[in-house]
Amino acid sequence: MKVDLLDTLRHQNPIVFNISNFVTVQDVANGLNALGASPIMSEEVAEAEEMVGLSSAVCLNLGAFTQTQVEQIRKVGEVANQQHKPLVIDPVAVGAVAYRKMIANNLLTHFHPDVIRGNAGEIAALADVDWQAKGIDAGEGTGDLVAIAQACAQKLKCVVILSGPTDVITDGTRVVKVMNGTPLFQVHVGSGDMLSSIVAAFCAVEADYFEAAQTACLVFAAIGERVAQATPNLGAGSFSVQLMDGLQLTTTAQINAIAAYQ
Ligand SMILES: Nc1ncnc2c1ncn2[C@@H]1O[C@H](COP(=O)(O)OP(=O)(O)OP(=O)(O)O)[C@@H](O)[C@H]1O
Ligand SMILES: Cc1ncsc1CCO
Ligand SMILES: [Mg+2]
Repeated sequence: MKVDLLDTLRHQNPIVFNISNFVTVQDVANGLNALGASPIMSEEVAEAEEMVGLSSAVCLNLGAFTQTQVEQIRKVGEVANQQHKPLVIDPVAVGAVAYRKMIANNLLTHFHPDVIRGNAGEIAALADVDWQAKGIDAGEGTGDLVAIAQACAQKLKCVVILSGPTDVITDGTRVVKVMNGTPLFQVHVGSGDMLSSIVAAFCAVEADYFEAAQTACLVFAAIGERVAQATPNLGAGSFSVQLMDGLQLTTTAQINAIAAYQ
């Protein structure tokens, strides 16, 4: 695990271009900025080529789109592939809404993502595995999470992160699990969106996207865990504020001290 990539990220301050959703866009921008990357957002298809051109990685969040925005997402994904910029997809709620799954599958015929980051309900849907997703949340299922993540990675030929109490990161063959975290992530809408954009930031500084993805998961989950441990009875509001502080102030040494992965 290359935890030192966090220092590289903070040194390089890579520009990460995000198509976010209107619910969590500020969390995503501030989370990236606090960690040490440089966020930029856009809703205009006409500037797709320039936006991708100035960025070192792209994160496309499928959280809440209009048909016009789907056109923009498709264009940006195509341009990211053409310009060989790392591309991360967050397939929000594709396990709960058939229309979203149809749109996501269609988009994936137009461009190739380097990493897909979703919860169990989302990754199971993309892998065509039976699962009861609940809105934007993972929901319930009985399948083997490692097998589901591997099936999704093999089908879509990319790195897959299946996040949750344990994050599963796989390239279809190799598997790493990150056990750090805190249940407080679940009471803050946007934790997953922040993680996806942070994965893109690590892909900007590490060309091995399997390495970048697992480091991003460890850094984000460990920072959340430290924040939760630092204050007893922490609630949802204070957690989100302290998470921003943690993203800015936590050192690689502090992350290494609690890192739990295999
Ligand atoms: N019960 C838990 N215990 C520890 N960590 C958790 C738990 N649930 C989620 N996490 C962590 O929360 C972060 C976000 O992952 P999650 O799977 O909740 O995303 P998501 O469902 O897409 O969230 P969002 O609702 O924000 O879109 C990850 O770093 C993950 O490790
Ligand atoms: C609540 C919600 N609805 C659409 S996107 C979103 C934020 C989680 O991605
Ligand atoms: Mg999500």
